[in-house]
Amino acid sequence: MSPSGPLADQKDSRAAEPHIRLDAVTHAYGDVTAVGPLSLDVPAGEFLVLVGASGCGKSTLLRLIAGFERPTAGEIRVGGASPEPGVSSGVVFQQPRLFPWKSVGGNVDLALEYAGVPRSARPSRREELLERVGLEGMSDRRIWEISGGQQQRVAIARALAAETSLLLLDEPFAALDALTRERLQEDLRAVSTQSSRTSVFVTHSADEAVFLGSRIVVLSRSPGRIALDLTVDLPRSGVDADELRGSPRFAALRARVGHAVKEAAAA
Ligand SMILES: Nc1ncnc2c1ncn2[C@@H]1O[C@H](COP(=O)(O)OP(=O)(O)OP(=O)(O)O)[C@@H](O)[C@H]1O
Repeated sequence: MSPSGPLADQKDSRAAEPHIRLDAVTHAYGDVTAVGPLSLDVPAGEFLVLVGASGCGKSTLLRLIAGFERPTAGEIRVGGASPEPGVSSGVVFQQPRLFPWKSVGGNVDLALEYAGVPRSARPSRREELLERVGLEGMSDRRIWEISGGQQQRVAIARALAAETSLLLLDEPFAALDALTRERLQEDLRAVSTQSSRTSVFVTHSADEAVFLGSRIVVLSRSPGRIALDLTVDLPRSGVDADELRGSPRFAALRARVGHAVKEAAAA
């Protein structure tokens, strides 16, 4: 028998709630308003990319969604509740922020331990995660023995280890060379397509936004507000990455986003 009355209404409203809901959110640092007012719903499973010029409030918005900061005004809900750092999302920063005295595997193990994965289940889960980010067989390597790109892969594996349904990434590939960056973009796109996770990714790059996003939000100059909200209608699986990047549709979207970023920065 299916529930009826108030219980059914409650269930329906929960099912209808997006994974992330920003309701008239503003954030100020003292006298400086960095973001808002801004309202945005992000449905579960979406790969949202936030793009905008330097200082428009992208990182602030991500920190608000992570729960590192509380909005000055308005409300943020993640999974129907106030965001809790380390609980409602996994976060990847521009710098990998690994524990240098631990091995690659040790870094992932720590995240698994923190996520409450039993000790006996950790080795197989660790190997699975390292394989997913292209680091199979590297568990025993020390952090200083691997490249910057590989360190960022470890950071992504750690964030995935948390098993949260939301992944937040703040310019994670910005410090990497172009080739490594493209490879990591391709791997992240594949990982996100295979899972049902919701992702929010911050970048300056229109190219990166179009390649990764299923939706792109361009922010205006500080205080950041929505200047463009675009659904990306490119295939997310069964397509060669180079072919995708070389397609006329990709070029058109990149030009549109690039133009919107420039306009928003000048407005
Ligand atoms: N801790 C802070 N204290 C005071 N002002 C801050 C703080 N963090 C950010 N700001 C200001 O808030 C505004 C938005 O900054 P934020 O870092 O969110 O932008 P961003 O778009 O991520 O920039 P970038 O692309 O350069 O990283 C800027 O004017 C910045 O100077």
